[in-house]
Amino acid sequence: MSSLSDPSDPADPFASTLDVLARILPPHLLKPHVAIVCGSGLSTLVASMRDVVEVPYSALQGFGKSTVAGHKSALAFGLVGEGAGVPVVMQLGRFHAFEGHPIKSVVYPVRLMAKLGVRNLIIASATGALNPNLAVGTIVAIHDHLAVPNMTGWLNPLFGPVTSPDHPRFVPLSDAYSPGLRRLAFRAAHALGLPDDALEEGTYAWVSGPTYETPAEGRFLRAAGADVVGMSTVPEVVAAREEGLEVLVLALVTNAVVIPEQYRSIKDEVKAELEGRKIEVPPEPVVNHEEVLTVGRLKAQVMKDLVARVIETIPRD
Ligand SMILES: O=P(O)(O)O[C@H]1O[C@H](CO)[C@@H](O)[C@H]1O
Ligand SMILES: Nc1nc2[nH]cnc2c(=O)[nH]1
Repeated sequence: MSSLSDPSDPADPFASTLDVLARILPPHLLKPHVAIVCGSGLSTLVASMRDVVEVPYSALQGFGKSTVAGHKSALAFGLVGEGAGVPVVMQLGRFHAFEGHPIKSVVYPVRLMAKLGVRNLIIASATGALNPNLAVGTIVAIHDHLAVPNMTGWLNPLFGPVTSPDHPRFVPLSDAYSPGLRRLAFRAAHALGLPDDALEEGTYAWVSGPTYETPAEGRFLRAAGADVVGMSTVPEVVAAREEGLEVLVLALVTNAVVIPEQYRSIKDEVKAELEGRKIEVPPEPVVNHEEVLTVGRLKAQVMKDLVARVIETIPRD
């Protein structure tokens, strides 16, 4: 089987997928109230649920395979919290456009969650910090985004014909990040006794990846007002807003994007060498995905606690 998802096959993949889920899931898990998309290294969030039923993507039409390390190819359904609990669905592995998934497939799980009746979406993502005040390990409640590929007009998941009368042609994004859910996140951080700088606010820059930023790109994104950068999240947010969902993005800072004040000058180094002097140049750190996953593992508990607390406090009508 190809690892690429193709929601255009068959004609209505939603109907087929909903049918499969209705056959597999017990009734109390079939109508989740909240959905979570788990980013790189963050599928451990599944441990915040009980009564868990995992459904592999291979059983679901329209789902491909998550090919990035730290992502699992399964949906998990379960309950969060005491008593009857809140029914939740988690996407344990997300799809990124850089894996070769068409952008419509990247957002297909979010649309499916909306069809299941979900009204609130929490997205947990791994990001690099552009803002020097954001230390590794900080969680950032995203309040805005900057879709860099969109500036050249590609990769918007809403390109194409309007496919549902419920979908507006033009989707506003000035209110994409729910103030109500962000408020719950900050209240949850307080209730959990987290230090003040454990949860901050900021703007997410979406780049296509899979390359990490060059110093010039990092400087450009920072100058444009972004605090963190990642290769996901924004397509899912855009589709979720089209579906009318309330969205909370918790971006974990897994590394700092290296933006040197000054470039190392090889010209000066050679000159110095020729003059018998030596210029000491400390090595610049280089980000790698292993480091991203490690920080995800280290912060698993606090992410779990925060997400669970938010879920428990979302009002239910
Ligand atoms: O956005 P998530 O999936 O959390 O992962 C982030 O981490 C990976 C790079 O290390 C990229 O996929 C980037 O988007
Ligand atoms: N683009 C991008 N994505 C990330 N995901 C985790 N860290 C990074 C980063 O530094 N850059």
